[in-house]
Amino acid sequence: MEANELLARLRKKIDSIDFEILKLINQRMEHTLRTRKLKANISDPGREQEIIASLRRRSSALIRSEFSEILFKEIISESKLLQRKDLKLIGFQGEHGAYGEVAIRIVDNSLVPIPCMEFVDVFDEVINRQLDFGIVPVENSLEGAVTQVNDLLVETDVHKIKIVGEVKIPIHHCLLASPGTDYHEIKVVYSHPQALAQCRRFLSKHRLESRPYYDTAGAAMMLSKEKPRAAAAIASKLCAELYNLDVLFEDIEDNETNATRFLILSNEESNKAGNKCSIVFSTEHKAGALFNILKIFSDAGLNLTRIESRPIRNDPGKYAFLLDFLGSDREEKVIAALEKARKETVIFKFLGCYNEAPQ
Ligand SMILES: C=C(O[C@@H]1C=C(C(=O)O)C=C[C@H]1O)C(=O)O
Repeated sequence: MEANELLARLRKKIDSIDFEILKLINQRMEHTLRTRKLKANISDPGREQEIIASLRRRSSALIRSEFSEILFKEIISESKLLQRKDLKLIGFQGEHGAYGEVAIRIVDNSLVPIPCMEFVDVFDEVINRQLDFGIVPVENSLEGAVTQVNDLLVETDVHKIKIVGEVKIPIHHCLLASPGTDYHEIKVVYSHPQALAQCRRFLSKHRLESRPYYDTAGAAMMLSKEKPRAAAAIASKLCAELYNLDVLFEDIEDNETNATRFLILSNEESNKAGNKCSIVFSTEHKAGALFNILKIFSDAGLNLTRIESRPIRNDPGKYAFLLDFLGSDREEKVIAALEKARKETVIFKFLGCYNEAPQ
């Protein structure tokens, strides 16, 4: 191989390592930002000294201890600078580029998206105040309720977490591949089973084999790291940008009306007036119990936008109802209806009042 060709190869490797280093620094910053609300002072000189001393001890032939010290002093100084900025953190489930993050960008670009492993981690980290907000999908236009999230809403402690907003976003999937991949070479496509199901027609038309993966963005991340041959991923366009992948096809979903509604969670009640309320309740196990509750809302002239029932997980045979209606918790008729419903139900939780997402 020619020296020029070898040089180009090595430089490609170097570029990809630089990309990984930046991603790791970004992950470190996300964790340092999470510490902000858990301590009185931003700066902790003792902890900084420990970090530097431990990294100095890990020096190797090519990494001098002086270099480690300078490098990490810079990183720590930047992390404290970010902590002083009072940025608002919002958790979403999945890896960077997941549709939760796409939704965050639509809500408010100044929010810092923080990836969480599971939906329950989004709830927990909002409750323990590492995060200011959380965003979770509550229903999809094709697949219906996101059951895990609805169960967490049923079980959640409403004194610690509230719904403060919602956003509805169209879900447009892309076929992504490593840069330079010829689409004729592709044989297998990795993605979350939901995304694969939503693109079934596209996959069969192009004779592509589905490979279920834990997450759409996770599949894109895997492609960029492991570069498997003849493979592609179905994920958001944002993933192409974040993981340096080519967009081979856009809008490959079988149904273009595919949309997901996300709820925004906070550990503080919203101080803004809303026009929509969410509650959770359960009734006694007797004839007409649910009808009587619905009648309260009907008599008050309150328009229901959703009712969903979920089995109560620690009380088999009993059901909880998640109910959304249009109205503000500052209106007399809403306050009266909620009071009446509270008295006639077994479990009753007010999840929050917020502005309805544009339809
Ligand atoms: C992240 C923290 O805040 C500051 C930044 C540190 C870092 O970037 O590692 C370490 C200690 C603190 O001065 C922390 O308290 O752990």
